[in-house]
Amino acid sequence: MKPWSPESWRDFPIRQQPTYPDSTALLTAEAQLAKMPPLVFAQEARDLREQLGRACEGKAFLLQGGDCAESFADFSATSIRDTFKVLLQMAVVLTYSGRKPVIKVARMAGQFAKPRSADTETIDGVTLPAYRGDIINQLDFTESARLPDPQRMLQAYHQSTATLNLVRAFATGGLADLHKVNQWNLDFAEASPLRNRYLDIAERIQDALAFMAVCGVDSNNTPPLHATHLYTSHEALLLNYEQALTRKDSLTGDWYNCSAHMLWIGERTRKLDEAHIEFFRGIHNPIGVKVGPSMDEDELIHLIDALNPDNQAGRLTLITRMGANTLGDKLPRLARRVKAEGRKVVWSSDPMHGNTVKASSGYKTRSFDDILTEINQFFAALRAEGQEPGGIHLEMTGQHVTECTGGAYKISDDDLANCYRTQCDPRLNGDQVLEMAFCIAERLRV
Ligand SMILES: O=C[C@H](O)[C@H](O)COP(=O)(O)O
Ligand SMILES: C=C(OP(=O)(O)O)C(=O)O
Ligand SMILES: [Mn+2]
Repeated sequence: MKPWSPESWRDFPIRQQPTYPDSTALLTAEAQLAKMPPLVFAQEARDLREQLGRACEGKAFLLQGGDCAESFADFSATSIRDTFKVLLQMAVVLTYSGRKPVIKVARMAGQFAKPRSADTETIDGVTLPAYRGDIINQLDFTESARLPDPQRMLQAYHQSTATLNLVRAFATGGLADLHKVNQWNLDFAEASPLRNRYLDIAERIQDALAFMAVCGVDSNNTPPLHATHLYTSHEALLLNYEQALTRKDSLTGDWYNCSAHMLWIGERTRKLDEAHIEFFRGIHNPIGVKVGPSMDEDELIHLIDALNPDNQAGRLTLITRMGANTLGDKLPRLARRVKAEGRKVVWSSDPMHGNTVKASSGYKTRSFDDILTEINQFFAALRAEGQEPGGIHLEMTGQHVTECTGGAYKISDDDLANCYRTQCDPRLNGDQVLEMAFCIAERLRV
């Protein structure tokens, strides 16, 4: 095997990349990015890896979520705040019910590049290149909008720095105070059509906080009650961008991709001996890889060997995304083999990408029930195989969009047009995703 370097991926076949029309403009953008400060510090990535190591052993639980695709047009403090708030609300419910720390990782501050099922899109007889995320081209259906522009990598970088700056301020500046977060949960439960089902947990958390306060443990003297950590993550698809932000850590001499704390490889780009595996093997961040229904046991073990040869706990998260009808058949065999070979992984469930359907109204959607069914099967399959269900990975937003059907508010196919805002895949909205957290909480309480 040839030595690794941040650019060694360029010698391998690669999928799902744009063809930039102007190679000089691409080189200029890459050079500009390479001079920019890192977004995260390597020690933060090591801390996350350590926490994920605990999730491997069932002593912590990973909550990862955010937009399918972040957007330049929808960039606002309000949308960042709403997603941040709902992630925290979910984490409180899951922590209380699971009796273990919840590691919060946002799909945020870099989740811009999209792999697509087809390279082109045809509307009314006109065929144009597919939209590949705001870091690459624009969603508008015109020839010039769909042309890849390398300067968009710089815009994505600057939006990511501003996003991360606000997230860090929210995390430590008082917005994450546990008393406040649970008050939001009480408000949510009070208003929900399924009030009785959710109020119970929220009230019990309130009681626990009140009891701790009487014992002298409160936000003023207990930092973990007042502040939190929210890590960032995205699919490291566009390797020109990822390479430019990959830096050597001055403390350890190891390479880290400093565009986010955690990065993952998508289902469409995880082939052994291809560019994404080459790039990922050399970075020391905690990483994930999507595991779809076509994965077999041997391929999975080879993938683990390539990505985590030292079998380090917390380095590798396997994110299953198989579909509610398929996971029950496929996951048990994979889990059995991973266990038999003694591989340390975090098993996390992405119940979104295997459950995408086209609604009668034409919108891409997913049903709340299918999503929940896949999560339930994930827990059942892993527990039956003596493996830990270590986390969940959701496409979600704190805003009141209508992109997924179902949930307590019974969003129907006909409702989707009311507020369908996603740039790519349908997200659970603030109410649906919190409801999902209460349902998972019931599952965590074994
Ligand atoms: O987010 C995941 C993929 O990019 C997305 O599901 C692809 O969507 P498509 O099938 O519409 O290309
Ligand atoms: C592209 C994604 O998923 P997958 O690679 O599993 O299709 C995603 O998480 O947005
Ligand atoms: Mn998606």
